[in-house]
Amino acid sequence: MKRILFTGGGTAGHVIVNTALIPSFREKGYEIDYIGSYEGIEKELIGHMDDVTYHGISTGKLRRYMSKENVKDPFKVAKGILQSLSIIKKRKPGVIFSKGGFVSVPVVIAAKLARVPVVIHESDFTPGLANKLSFPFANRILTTFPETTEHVPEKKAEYIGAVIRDELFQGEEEKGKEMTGFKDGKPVLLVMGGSSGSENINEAIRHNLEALTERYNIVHLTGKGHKDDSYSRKGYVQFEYVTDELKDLLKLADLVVSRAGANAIFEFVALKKPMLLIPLSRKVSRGDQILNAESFERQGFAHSLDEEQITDETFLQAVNKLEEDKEKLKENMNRYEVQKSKDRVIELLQHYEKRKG
Ligand SMILES: CC(=O)N[C@H]1[C@@H](OP(=O)(O)OP(=O)(O)OC[C@H]2O[C@@H](n3ccc(=O)[nH]c3=O)[C@H](O)[C@@H]2O)O[C@H](CO)[C@@H](O)[C@@H]1O
Repeated sequence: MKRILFTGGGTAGHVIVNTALIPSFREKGYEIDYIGSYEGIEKELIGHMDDVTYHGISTGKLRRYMSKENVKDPFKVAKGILQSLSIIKKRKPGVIFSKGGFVSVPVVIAAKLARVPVVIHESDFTPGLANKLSFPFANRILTTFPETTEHVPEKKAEYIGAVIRDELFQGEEEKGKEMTGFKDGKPVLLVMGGSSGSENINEAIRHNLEALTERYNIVHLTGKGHKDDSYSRKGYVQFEYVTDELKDLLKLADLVVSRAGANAIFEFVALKKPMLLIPLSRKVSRGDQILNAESFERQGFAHSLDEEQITDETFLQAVNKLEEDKEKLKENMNRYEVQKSKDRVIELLQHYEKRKG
């Protein structure tokens, strides 16, 4: 029996690529294991899959700031390594695929100790901390952006592009209409603040709801715990987080306002959705979304708006400018080819699996 183990978590960005690959390995008859945290979003997105054995492990958090918790973390990570080692020895995967996030670090270290080959995929422009810590233990490191290979050990690096779920291309507009009740033909604006929602984007939308709903119908993905029914009105529909329904909502959408998380923006470009990107600022992140947004703007796929520049006026102007320029942006996006990235990952995983032992 062929066996593969996936890991990755913390935010959906570190899980979604795994959900894009799992169906292919399922079809090929693999036994599939997943190592994630006890309670993270990965448990929610993967834990219910009947044919994937989910294993929760203890995880630390890679904080960049001082906290009392930092002292406990090495012990949690050490426990996570021992737990992962025991799972790997018991389940005997032929190869491991890691999508990053702090939960993946102990898994990748345990894989090295157990001599199981590891392939990592990095979605962002510059590698995240968890992946950077994992690089020495990996056999191959795949990147979404060509420029990222410069930040990765040369012999292990390969640019393959974004891995996108096939199902996203199968959306039905009618189902989107049924879910939202939007039937008056106004352009539909889909708002996504990353997988966890964005308070600043939520605020910008809600503060300008009256002006926006005059021109647009709005589907707002608010993030868990951020739906607020007091804003309910005609032309404004909120969901906290959608899974299978996302494809239909995207099919319905004419325009997108979004954070600039790496997975989301490549989905939008693959589906040719004109987008206004509001990247997460350097104050609360390493600034990677700013690089993502700049890269997309340079290629003519997106407009972007600096979070610190948001006022009611600049926000409304930016949304209306997006609507004005939508045909041009779509034309530019036609140049983008959805690469055969998924096939390449599968090919590589099978290659490393064969080299085992
Ligand atoms: C705050 C934070 O740390 N953000 C990072 C995180 O973003 P985040 O976890 O938000 O990840 P992305 O924006 O890359 O992807 C979000 C994914 O969630 C999906 N989705 C979203 C909402 C919803 O209701 N349903 C749904 O399925 C999107 O389709 C997409 O596939 O990981 C990304 C990839 O490493 C990074 O680029 C981001 O900087």
